[in-house]
Amino acid sequence: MTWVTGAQDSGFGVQHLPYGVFRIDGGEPRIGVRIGNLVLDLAGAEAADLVLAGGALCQPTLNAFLALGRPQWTAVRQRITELLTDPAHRTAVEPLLVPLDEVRMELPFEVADYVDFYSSEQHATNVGEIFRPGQPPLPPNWKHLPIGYHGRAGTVVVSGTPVIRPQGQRPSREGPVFGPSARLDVEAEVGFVVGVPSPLGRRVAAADFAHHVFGVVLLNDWSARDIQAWEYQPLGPFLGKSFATSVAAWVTPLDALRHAFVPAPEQDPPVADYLRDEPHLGLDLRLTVYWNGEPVSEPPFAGMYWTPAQQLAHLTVNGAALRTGDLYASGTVSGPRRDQVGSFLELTWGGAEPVTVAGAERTFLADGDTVTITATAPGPDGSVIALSAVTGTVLPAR
Ligand SMILES: O=C(O)/C=C/C(=O)CC(=O)CC(=O)O
Ligand SMILES: [Ca+2]
Ligand SMILES: [Mg+2]
Repeated sequence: MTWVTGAQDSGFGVQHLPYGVFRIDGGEPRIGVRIGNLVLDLAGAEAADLVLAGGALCQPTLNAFLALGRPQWTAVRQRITELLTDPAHRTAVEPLLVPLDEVRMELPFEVADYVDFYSSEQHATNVGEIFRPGQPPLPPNWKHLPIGYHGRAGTVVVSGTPVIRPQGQRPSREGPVFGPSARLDVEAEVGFVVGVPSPLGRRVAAADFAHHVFGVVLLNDWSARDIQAWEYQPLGPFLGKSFATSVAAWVTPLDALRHAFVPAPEQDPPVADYLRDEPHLGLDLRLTVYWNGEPVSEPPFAGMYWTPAQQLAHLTVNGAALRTGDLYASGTVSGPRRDQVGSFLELTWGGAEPVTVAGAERTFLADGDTVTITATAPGPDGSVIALSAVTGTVLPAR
């Protein structure tokens, strides 16, 4: 139990303790940990020797801390827990707590490489039916490997950053036309943040997932469906997705999600040896997608066909190195029901079946629309962890 008033049942109690980077009044970026609606200034705490991380907490991003590895991640987390639960530390720690509404959040880590997977069977099936009618919805490789593509690390932005409607080529009956995307969409996903790197030429086993991966962020892979549909064959997503990818400001450590691991769906046909993970576990994260404040969908992450450990093993099976700050996303999270899909492409079935949002009939995103993705996860002793939300508002094309 923390001595911080109001924190315990907020989803941001001591069971959670996500890390982020904040600024006060345009000052230097500082690493902090969230407790309730407060930020514990970890740069201040390390400077005061209240927590020891070899200076890694006095950096402008989380990268140096991410590189330390699991024993240090766990030690720092234990120390922060002690500081926030033992009343003996209250006098020293209280001056380092800053109200959330007095800070501006920054991108928490410098993104090295960014990969996006395609691991929800329901999503892949839906998109296959919408984009490629008359063909088998799942490609023949889908159940043999977690399909993915390399995205654009430099356009990953922190939650709250406005998203400018992209321009590009889109198809029409008279041939391609250039202009603002008319089918701007979202993809509700979960991102995995790599801390410990791996050398070039050596693959990472699925069993080493928790050695390399520090934690998770909610992620929105904004997608211009018209640009995507015209450009993607045969090399995959390119400009239809590279204009912006939003991530939550607070990274939830895997250590906070120990109670959220659940058996993942059984895989048939059996997977290649390097993709076998035992135990085969997914995460029981329950997402909610809000469109202009209205909940429109509740995607269940536990149903993802490929697990994050399998994705990591696949990502490196060719000897590709991992770098601190690598980010890989799950792929759009969609469940079997229409009110469980992670994109508006699916929610409105390619725009053919509009939905009513705040009294208006809608298909894709209009300028001024805001989309927010939240999630909860089971914590210890019946507690609930609230993953930090990822939100963004669409601005008109420039
Ligand atoms: O089926 C397709 O052609 C493309 C699907 C996607 O939009 C790719 C993607 O971002 C993967 C995902 O989020 O699941
Ligand atoms: Ca995606
Ligand atoms: Mg994107």
